[in-house]
Amino acid sequence: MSTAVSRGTSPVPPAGQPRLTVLSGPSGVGKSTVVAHMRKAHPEVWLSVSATTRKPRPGERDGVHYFFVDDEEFDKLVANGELLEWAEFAGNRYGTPRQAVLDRLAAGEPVLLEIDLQGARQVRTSMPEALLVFLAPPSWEELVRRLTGRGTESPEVIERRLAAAKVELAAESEFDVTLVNTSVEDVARELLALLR
Ligand SMILES: Nc1ncnc2c1ncn2[C@@H]1O[C@H](COP(=O)(O)OP(=O)(O)OP(=O)(O)O)[C@@H](O)[C@H]1O
Ligand SMILES: Nc1nc2c(ncn2[C@@H]2O[C@H](COP(=O)(O)O)[C@@H](O)[C@H]2O)c(=O)[nH]1
Repeated sequence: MSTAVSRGTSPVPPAGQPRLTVLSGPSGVGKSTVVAHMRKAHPEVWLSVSATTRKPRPGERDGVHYFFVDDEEFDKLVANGELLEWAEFAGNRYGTPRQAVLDRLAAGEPVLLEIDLQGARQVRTSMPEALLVFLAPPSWEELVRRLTGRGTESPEVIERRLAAAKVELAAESEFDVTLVNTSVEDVARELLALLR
């Protein structure tokens, strides 16, 4: 059964231009899990690798999960206009390298960004043809369970992320489509259909 809710007419890229899709949603809702599941079956789907000042979690690799940079390097990326969008989230900075995205789109390939609400709003302004997809949890309790159960953040950081989650959940109506992450398989299939 479909979990998708569409709002109005979704933006359409100019003729011949591939689609830029933004996936957002509260921390712990399952964005990375859904995208990883989709890319396992469809490795051709290109996901932008963000730069971040956050420290790597166990198993995260530089250049694969993120480009891990220090504050000074991030400042330079911002000053040189190398980021398509960037935001501070729960005490760290995150940004999308601009050139790689533009190169992919110029090559006629769809682009997927997995970014927070602030970044999604910036993309909406700079690239209004982008499709904004919101990944929602089945319930608040389940979101807390997932974020806590992941076991990657301290209780203090979890509190910060949950505070941000309240703001993000309140902004759901700004997105073109909502997918409720009850089933990773269902959402991955629906997201793939939206990308194409
Ligand atoms: N549909 C689902 N049912 C149950 N658990 C799920 C589901 N989707 C994801 N999870 C679990 O929820 C936890 C958080 O998922 P994930 O790390 O993908 O979230 P995220 O939205 O990418 O978070 P962040 O924004 O903090 O990076 C993980 O432990 C993952 O296994
Ligand atoms: N605005 C941006 N947000 C980003 C980017 N890359 C990731 N994110 C979002 O940050 C939070 C936290 O991520 P985590 O890996 O520390 O759990 C999450 O909502 C990501 O989607 C980015 O380039 N720009």
